[in-house]
Amino acid sequence: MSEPMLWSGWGDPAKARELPEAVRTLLHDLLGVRAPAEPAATLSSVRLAPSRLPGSALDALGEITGPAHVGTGHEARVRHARGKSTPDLLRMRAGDGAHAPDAVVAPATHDEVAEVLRVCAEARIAVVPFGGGTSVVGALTPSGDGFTAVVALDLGRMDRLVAVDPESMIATFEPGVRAPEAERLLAGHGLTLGHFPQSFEYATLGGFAAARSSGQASAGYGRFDDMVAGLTLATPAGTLELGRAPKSAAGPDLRQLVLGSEGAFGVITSLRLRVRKAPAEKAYEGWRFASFAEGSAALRTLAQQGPLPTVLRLSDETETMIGLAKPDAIGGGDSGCLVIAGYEGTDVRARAEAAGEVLAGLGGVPLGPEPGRAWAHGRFSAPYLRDSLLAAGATVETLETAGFWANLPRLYDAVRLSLLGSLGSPLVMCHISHVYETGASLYFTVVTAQHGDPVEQWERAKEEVNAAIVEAGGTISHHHGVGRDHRDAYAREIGPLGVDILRAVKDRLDPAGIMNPGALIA
Ligand SMILES: Cc1cc2nc3c(=O)[nH]c(=O)nc-3n(C[C@H](O)[C@H](O)[C@H](O)COP(=O)(O)OP(=O)(O)OC[C@H]3O[C@@H](n4cnc5c(N)ncnc54)[C@H](O)[C@@H]3O)c2cc1C
Repeated sequence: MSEPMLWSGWGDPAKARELPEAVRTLLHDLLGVRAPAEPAATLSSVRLAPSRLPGSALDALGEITGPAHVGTGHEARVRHARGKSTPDLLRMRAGDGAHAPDAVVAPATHDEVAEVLRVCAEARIAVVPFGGGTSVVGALTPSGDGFTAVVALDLGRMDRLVAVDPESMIATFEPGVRAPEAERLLAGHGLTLGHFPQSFEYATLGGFAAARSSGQASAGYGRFDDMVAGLTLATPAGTLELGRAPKSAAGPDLRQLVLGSEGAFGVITSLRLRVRKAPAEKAYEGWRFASFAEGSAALRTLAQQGPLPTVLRLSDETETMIGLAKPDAIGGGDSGCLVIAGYEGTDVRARAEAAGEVLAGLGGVPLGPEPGRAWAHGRFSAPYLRDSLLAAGATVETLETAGFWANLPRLYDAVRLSLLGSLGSPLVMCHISHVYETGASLYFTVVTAQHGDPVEQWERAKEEVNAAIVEAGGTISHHHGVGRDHRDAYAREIGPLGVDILRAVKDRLDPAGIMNPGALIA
């Protein structure tokens, strides 16, 4: 079990590192970044309002979970106050605990979850399901207005692998299992999920399903929503049990309503997940293309005609230059655009050779295994770098979208232009890391100097870039989800009738409106 996550930053506190002096000087000279005037807050100095949880509710919840599993203490509330977007971290670093829940409740079973929802609905207490707490779209900061109190429903005690069906290749998990633990438990059966998002170290299976996550090896293993064969949802109106066959023509697939519902309809208490054999071999390698356009065309060819690697990603010119694809080598990148192609499973060599022929035929220059090794080694390091950059006074944030191949260049330009226009002269980098036959995702990283209030500065830029994404025909999220930060843009994406459908579903499942109020829909 890993350490509790850094409360005001990302990940394992032991892995936090300071930015080298040379990089700080570079940031100052290139972007005008200056060290923050104020030191970051300490955990005990975070400002919280007194807990509003009524004594009667505290007792009732304690009776369900055991009193030890209902916490109103300072640390528990601070640790459940927000997710891990850059605005979240900036607010925590400033000691702003305004969105902290009034209490943290940790049930251990489906029945306990159902009971907690019943008590909360009766007492008009808002409930925010809390998995790993790694949301980057404001999905964990409800509006508590009009509610008696807000509780974070921490699913960390529901952390078991319940069953493995090797014949159907399905594993049944509780929702609070963190990704590394899921892989460890499956490895005992020679199996894997193959789901490796950059938040791998701390995110949970329930969170992946609730936010439609996609991992770095999605070309080979699929998105997380592709893996969900069945699930159980506890709602204030009762329990939904979904998924009894691999495919079905029995009406619309209600699993799809739960996937991406971000705790607004209920709590996922069980997941039946498609698993794969653990790979016998893994090999990652690098290729260089002259331009992002040429690299994109090569990825499209592999996605449409095969052979498709397990991991396939392309950095644009700026990201390649900065070396963010190889976080250990920041500042020392190559020119052109870097492709990382990874192969997992069997016949790795033969598959790499076959894909290599396609890449070489489309102008790719082979760089051998070293860039692949560097990427695999640093694949979970970039979020730690974000903390170092924030501490040095830079704002760094990521955002993502997806579109059809024919529209991808327009979408790429629209996002870049919006960010360059609203933030002065930021550094904007992009990569493609999820490919499909019909299109791909675009994932942007932005680094900028802070001017005035950095949260307001970013929120203004984000509003403009959200509008640019919608205008350019992209989706507001390929894998981060909607939360509160994307809610308005999502409403524009699906239109008023789409919002009404979601509202009708919520009204039926959650008549008191207690489930994660404000997430997904207003
Ligand atoms: C550094 C970093 C890197 C990231 N990289 C990726 C990436 O590569 N790919 C990717 O897809 N995402 C990524 N994310 C986003 C985030 O990790 C995902 O959205 C993830 O799915 C959230 O999982 P979680 O367990 O942390 O959920 P939380 O953040 O705890 O919750 C997310 C949402 O799901 C709801 N929820 C959680 N559990 C349940 C449940 N059991 N039932 C109902 N609702 C629930 C919450 O209420 C909330 O609305 C990254 C985030 C960070 C901070």
